[in-house]
Amino acid sequence: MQHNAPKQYIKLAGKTILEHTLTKLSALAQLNTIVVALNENDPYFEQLPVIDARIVRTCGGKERADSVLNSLLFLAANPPDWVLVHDAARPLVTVDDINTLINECISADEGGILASKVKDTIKRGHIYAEQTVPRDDLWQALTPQFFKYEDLKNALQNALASGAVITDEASAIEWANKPVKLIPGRSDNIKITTPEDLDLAGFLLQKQQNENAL
Ligand SMILES: Nc1ccn([C@@H]2O[C@H](COP(=O)(O)OP(=O)(O)OP(=O)(O)O)[C@@H](O)[C@H]2O)c(=O)n1
Ligand SMILES: C[C@](O)(CO)[C@H](O)COP(=O)(O)O
Repeated sequence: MQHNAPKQYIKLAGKTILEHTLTKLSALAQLNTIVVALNENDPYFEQLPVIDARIVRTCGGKERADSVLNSLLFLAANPPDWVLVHDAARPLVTVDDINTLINECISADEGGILASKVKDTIKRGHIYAEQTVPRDDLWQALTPQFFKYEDLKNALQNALASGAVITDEASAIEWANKPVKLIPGRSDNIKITTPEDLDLAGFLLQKQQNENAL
């Protein structure tokens, strides 16, 4: 992000990205605990205003999957039935989408993820386009991703131990041959990854705040 602080602490629409994301999660009354995986030397988090008494910090890991597994193990003494995993870098998620994900998965008794249908033509290649990938059944995986605690903990532990490349919770669940429901979600639930994402995210966050203030 070419920024002087980790991207989750970049301020947009008056708050850090992490505060925006935690504010969305704090609107979910059904969450018992909100675990934030942080770098063990993170000096920024303690300076943030308290958003919710349910928020606790734990140490993240080298990769995203390591952070998620650390967070699951943090809860092992009093495990929940279900766990919702969300990217700090996706502050634009709507509470409505999260509630739809939770309700659909609990009704079906199956885990699932928010996802948005691919809208562009997809090319496979490096310097030149080598293939146009049929996109009728292609989805972009978003977050949150929602699974039964034991299913996700076991799948992550086993998949990581086997050396599988795990970039989202669903890929560990798929590795374990368990179902992943695709729940259509808003395509503006973007992951802030590159500098050009900041202007769009800042505009959309301000728009959300203006609408919520009405
Ligand atoms: N070691 C890591 C890396 C990522 N994440 C989580 O995964 C989300 C999505 O990953 P990404 O945005 O790619 O995080 P980084 O890899 O740290 O960022 P970048 O790709 O911009 O370097 C992050 O917002 C963060 O919540 C994590 O918990 N632990
Ligand atoms: C979890 C995720 O946001 C789903 O698209 C994505 O896999 C995160 O990838 P990253 O490389 O950790 O940003």
